[in-house]
Amino acid sequence: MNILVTGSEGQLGRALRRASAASSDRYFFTDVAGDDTLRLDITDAEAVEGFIREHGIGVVVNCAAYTNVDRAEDDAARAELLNATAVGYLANAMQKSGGVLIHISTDYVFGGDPYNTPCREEQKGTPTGVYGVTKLQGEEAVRASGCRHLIFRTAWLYSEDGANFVKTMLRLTEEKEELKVVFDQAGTPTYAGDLAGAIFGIVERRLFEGREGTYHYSNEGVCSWYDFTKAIAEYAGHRRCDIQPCHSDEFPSKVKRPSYSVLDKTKFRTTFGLEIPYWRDSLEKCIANIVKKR
Ligand SMILES: NC(=O)C1=CN([C@@H]2O[C@H](COP(=O)(O)OP(=O)(O)OC[C@H]3O[C@@H](n4cnc5c(N)ncnc54)[C@H](OP(=O)(O)O)[C@@H]3O)[C@@H](O)[C@H]2O)C=CC1
Ligand SMILES: Cc1cn([C@H]2C[C@H](O)[C@@H](COP(=O)(O)OP(=O)(O)O[C@H]3O[C@@H](C)C(=O)[C@@H](O)[C@H]3O)O2)c(=O)[nH]c1=O
Repeated sequence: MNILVTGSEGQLGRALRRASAASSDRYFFTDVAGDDTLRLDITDAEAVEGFIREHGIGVVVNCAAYTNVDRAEDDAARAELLNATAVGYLANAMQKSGGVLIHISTDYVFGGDPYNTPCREEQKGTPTGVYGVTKLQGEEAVRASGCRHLIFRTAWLYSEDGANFVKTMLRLTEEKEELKVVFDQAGTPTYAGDLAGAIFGIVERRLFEGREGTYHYSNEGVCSWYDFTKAIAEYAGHRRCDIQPCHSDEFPSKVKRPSYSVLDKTKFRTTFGLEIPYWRDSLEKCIANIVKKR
């Protein structure tokens, strides 16, 4: 089968490259830039439809997105184009071809309501900012198209590649003597390698057949960004930095982030029967890889 990965230069796209290296399926890795990467701009509806038709694509994994949460507040049109309108282009093209669209969404579709139990798939979306709003619109475009699809909502993604919270905190806890990190926003960090492994397994074993719908996938466990930072410093051996918990209003930003966006993964576990690693175990593995590369 021919498989198209969009946004393949990003964290999840790169992790999928590694996970699928030995597959007997044919993968096409695309993005708007990058060496060893085919060019495909998902905001170009004709190009998207042409690529899917010409290459006989059976599955699309959409890893392309506008992921800068703060910048999206001042760049709403671009965020909407990439996270919603272009997702509709992919979905309509797959509806025409009869293939399957695997689309990635986020825990930030939640957060506007005060709750403290893990979010279920069917729970109403209550996004608090442009990024979350446009990601929710993207999900709706997929469902409205009538294409065969799986939507995976994930959270707090990090990896060895690109810019992410783990890389930022590795640098800050090394450079700074003191750091304040919010403790009133809880969620679950997710190693992109684990999510890529899960998606690859589902594609490789055709587990998507008869299992369309929306699923939550993050690593196991719950923490705040403060706890996450403490664990990052611990695994990196950065003992000098004094990491203190703070409230969100002490770390001002353009957008209010969810205070509780833990994802309930029961549906994923029971449907696919795949193991999900604990967040601390995956974090330790990722930091060891980053340190090895230096
Ligand atoms: N990062 C996170 O913490 C989380 C991410 N997610 C979701 O997971 C998915 C993957 O995220 P992640 O890997 O971190 O994202 P990244 O931002 O790392 O990667 C996205 C990729 O898409 C590319 N891209 C931008 N515009 C286009 C376009 N017009 N056509 C094709 N590709 C384009 C980007 O290029 P460039 O860099 O040049 O813009 C980048 O290479 C996204 O759907 C995201 O919303 C969900 C929860 C958490
Ligand atoms: C750097 C830093 C951040 N923070 C806070 C700010 C924020 O509330 C929290 C996380 O910071 P970030 O800006 O890295 O996280 P953010 O970009 O909001 O991360 C989100 O990205 C999108 C793409 C998603 O889909 C989400 O699941 C989530 O991963 O940590 C501190 O408290 N102290 C610090 O020194």
